[in-house]
Amino acid sequence: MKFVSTRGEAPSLSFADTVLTGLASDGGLYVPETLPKFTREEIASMAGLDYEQLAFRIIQPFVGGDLSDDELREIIGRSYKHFRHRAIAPLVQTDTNEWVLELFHGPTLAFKDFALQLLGQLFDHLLKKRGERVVVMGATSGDTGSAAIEGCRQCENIDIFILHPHNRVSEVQRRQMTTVQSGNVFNIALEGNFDDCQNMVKASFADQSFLPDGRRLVAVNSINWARIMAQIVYYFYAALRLGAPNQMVNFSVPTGNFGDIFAGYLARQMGLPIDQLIIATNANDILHRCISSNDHTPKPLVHSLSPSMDIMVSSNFERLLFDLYGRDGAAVAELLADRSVPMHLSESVLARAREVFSSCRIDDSRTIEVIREAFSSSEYLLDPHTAIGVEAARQVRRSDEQPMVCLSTAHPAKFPDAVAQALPKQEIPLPAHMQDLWQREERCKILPNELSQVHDYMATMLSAGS
Ligand SMILES: Cc1ncc(COP(=O)(O)O)c(C=O)c1O
Ligand SMILES: N[C@@H](CCOP(=O)(O)O)C(=O)O
Repeated sequence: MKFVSTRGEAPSLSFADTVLTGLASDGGLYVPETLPKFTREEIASMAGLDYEQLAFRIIQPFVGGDLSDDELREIIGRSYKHFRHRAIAPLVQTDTNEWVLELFHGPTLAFKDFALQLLGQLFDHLLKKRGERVVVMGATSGDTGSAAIEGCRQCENIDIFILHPHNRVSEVQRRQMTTVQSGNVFNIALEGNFDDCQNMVKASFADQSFLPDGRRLVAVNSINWARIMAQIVYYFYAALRLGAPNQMVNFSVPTGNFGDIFAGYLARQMGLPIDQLIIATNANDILHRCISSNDHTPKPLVHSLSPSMDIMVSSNFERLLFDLYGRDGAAVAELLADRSVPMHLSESVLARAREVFSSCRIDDSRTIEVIREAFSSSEYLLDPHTAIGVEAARQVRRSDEQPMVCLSTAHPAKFPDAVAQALPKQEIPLPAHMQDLWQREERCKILPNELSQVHDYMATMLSAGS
């Protein structure tokens, strides 16, 4: 299996090299040259597999010869060992033909654990084999950061730097990152928003000369292909439990960087019968505007009650565009050449996107009402991101007969202040392994939104440690 850039110019890479990189050298994102496809019979034969067995079946075709089957099985086994639910991704029915897929039973309580615990294991394995030490650099609006730190903190061959927007993540999210005391973990609170953090990470990949000792950067954000690959698995897992391949299944996905829902799109391209994928956004609604009215005008970021989705530049939309423009890298490069000019999709591309994707914007006040309503009707506690997905599904689902799965992307305990606005009297205890979170000591560097200052800090920390 080879991986190619969405901008068509960078050299193609093997699976291992794709995992151990970030942006392609032409500024694009890596995608498989050809997508593996499963027949109806092959999908039917996956029914009854447990999560790890299914993950092996879905991931193995991407890996090529870079890992043996035994190595891949071990890596998958280690990745999901610390999930707190035996099903790994349990489905909970919340209404007639409506389910919530709980993706928050991993160590850091968000769906990011599904890909980042696996990515940490892949890094560890591949870097030990190569005898190489790398620098992991990532941007987070709150959840990627802690999952990446958890996945990498024990990797001997990694130093990890995570940038989060200062005062723009929940206190639980911040403490999950800043209280990890491992010597290879560095947290930077950037005086900016998530897009500033993500821009800084992308600029750092483009010019890595600031790194000492010939070190190089590797990505943990969903620009890393392995992130998307791992997330395809739970679409298959949920759909199989609801009757696929004999039953069409639909998904509503709280969306920010477009990685999670793009994994659903790929599951569909690989043969899973999905009719509708709903892009559920908060007030940072650029993707909703794009799908509903071809309006891709960037607007200033709003600080919402679902902070992990406070994103205006959605990295993975580029991977969708590459597909919709017939895998024409030059067309994608032209479309994205000047991000300050609003992008305008051709009518035929938009029509093809709308065959699969619907979209919906839910604001903070409705998010609060949805959390309150769900709790009073069934005592089910939604986090604010999941509430957006549930409400979007109710507003724009095309079929009441087909099952609708709403991805529950985070545990409500990560956002106690937002949940308290809906349910002031409700206690939301942290899981046992996080009970002492408020007593742990924090370590974090606050830096201005200036690339050179971030680079100086990283170079100093790396030189001190080598
Ligand atoms: C809790 C939560 N929900 C939803 C999202 C959106 O996912 P994506 O960025 O893959 O669109 C994120 C972060 O990205 C998140 O942390
Ligand atoms: N919501 C994310 C933002 C980063 O997205 P990623 O999927 O590209 O890592 C977060 O919680 O950090």
